[in-house]
Amino acid sequence: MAYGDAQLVSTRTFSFLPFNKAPVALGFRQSSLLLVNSRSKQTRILMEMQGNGVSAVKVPHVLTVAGSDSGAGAGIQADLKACAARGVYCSTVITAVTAQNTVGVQGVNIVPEDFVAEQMKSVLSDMHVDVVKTGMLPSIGIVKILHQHLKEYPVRALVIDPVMVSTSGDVLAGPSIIAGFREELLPIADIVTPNLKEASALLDGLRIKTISDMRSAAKLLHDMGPRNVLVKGGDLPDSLDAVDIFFDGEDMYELRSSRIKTRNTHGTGCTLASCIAAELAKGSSMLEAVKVAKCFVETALDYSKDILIGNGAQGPFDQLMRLKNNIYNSRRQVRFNPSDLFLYAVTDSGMNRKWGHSISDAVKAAVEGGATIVQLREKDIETKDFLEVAKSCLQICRSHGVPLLINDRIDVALACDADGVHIGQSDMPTHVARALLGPEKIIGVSCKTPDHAEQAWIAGADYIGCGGVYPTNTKANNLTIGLDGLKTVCLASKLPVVAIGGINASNAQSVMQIGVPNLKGVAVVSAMFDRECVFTETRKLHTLLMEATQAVR
Ligand SMILES: Nc1ncnc2c1ncn2[C@@H]1O[C@H](COP(=O)(O)OP(=O)(O)OP(=O)(O)O)[C@@H](O)[C@H]1O
Ligand SMILES: Cc1ncc(CO)c(N)n1
Ligand SMILES: [Mg+2]
Repeated sequence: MAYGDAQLVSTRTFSFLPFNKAPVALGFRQSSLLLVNSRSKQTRILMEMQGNGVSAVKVPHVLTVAGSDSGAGAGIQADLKACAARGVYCSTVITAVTAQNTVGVQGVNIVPEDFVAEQMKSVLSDMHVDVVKTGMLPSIGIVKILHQHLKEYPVRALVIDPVMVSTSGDVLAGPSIIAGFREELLPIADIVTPNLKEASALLDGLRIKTISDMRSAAKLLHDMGPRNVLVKGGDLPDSLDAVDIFFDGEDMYELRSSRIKTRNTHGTGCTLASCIAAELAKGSSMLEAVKVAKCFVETALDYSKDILIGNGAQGPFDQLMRLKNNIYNSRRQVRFNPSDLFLYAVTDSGMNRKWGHSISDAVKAAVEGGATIVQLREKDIETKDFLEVAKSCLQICRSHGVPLLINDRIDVALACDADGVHIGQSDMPTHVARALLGPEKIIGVSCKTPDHAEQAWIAGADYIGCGGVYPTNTKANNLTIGLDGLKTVCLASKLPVVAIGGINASNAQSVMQIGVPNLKGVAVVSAMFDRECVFTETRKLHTLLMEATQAVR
């Protein structure tokens, strides 16, 4: 059978093909009637989609057959998060519901076998599953049901994580399950991923204490039929590295990563197996999938090493690596509010250096003094340092509910999850910036003419910065457009406008008093940052703007 051929696989000829030899489209079912039905339904759906101008995208799909962990660190919950993190769809057959937390397992409720079967049928008869991954299989009956369904609905690969005992020491599947693994599942598995205790249980209590023991165990497990074996060494005593042994029947690999010092390792095994399944579903070879999965676990553990969830000995970790963003996300805006343009602070590292201010101290003073939005404009700073500065400014701004924009550097804005960017006419084109940043980020564009303003609006900007209104020394050879130029652009612009260029305490009021409704505020560089006390100057500007706008109203 050639790789990529769509074939009808009959129950008679059914066997688990080696992963790298399996046809891509094994989703066709064994009865020709079913084949025709599912083909014609698919064809109808495809035609409908095409009629709507949409082309179909096939997504890689892992089915996990596992138990629920109420604490959501391991089991089904870990599998869903791991697959989501790896960009793979994950459907779920729940075999047991556990009452579980960071202390241990308080209770287990096994799902009735016929209902496990019903879930399997629901998924496999309808959806194209690439890879099945198993976790907690609490009864021999459930193992048998799984085996039958895999016969009826072949998939490209089977990943068996032989979950028996949680790291907390709680039993998740009794000893009778060992026969199920040996007789039903290992012979058809593409990979089996026991931890030390599970490997020992599958091998009649073999002592596994060293890397050399792990190698012997991998060989013996391979003799039981799986194509590949990964003996996980998370629980290896006295090991500075996290060492796993991978054996494909020919070569033995010692996979090492640094051991992350953390209590948050609950669910590493489930995550690893799901990630292997996800990579296989995307088309990786087995060795590649295992390496990627191990590296993913290490990265996620490192990211999560200091998060605190629960009071027990073993906490969950963050497979999606997003939870700590909340530090920045607190009070972040969902959508752009034009009134935030009122007093717009634009940083300048030269000025901060001159006055001995760090960028973040200057930003803090500006925000506390009344700046309503901040733009980091750092032209002479290393990218790595810029990112660090942006992160600390973001924390300051978020704690005051003030948006933070990055000048020009879309990459930096994305890396620190800033609120948006401000771009000039010769920076990244606005529509490209929008595509990169998505619909929610704020994009401002510098404009001098009504035509620029029109283009910015078409390309998806949120506001325009218009100037230079007055001559300035922060931009060389900058054309000054004056209050008349500003008014012309404001009248033509469909977007809110912030005026910029040489604006200070002596002229800010006259700018605001040109009396055009979409002029929402002024942007200031020198009058805020080329000063000894940024807080006092910002406060002064804020008061002046308040007076001017009240006078206009
Ligand atoms: N502290 C750590 N630092 C880095 N990698 C780790 C750490 N602990 C475990 N791992 C890795 O995580 C993966 C899972 O291994 P482990 O032996 O913990 O599985 P497990 O006991 O089945 O997990 P679970 O906690 O879900 O029961 C392995 O690749 C292992 O090397
Ligand atoms: C439900 C469930 N599956 C697997 C494990 C193994 O980590 C666990 N603790 N809980
Ligand atoms: Mg473990």
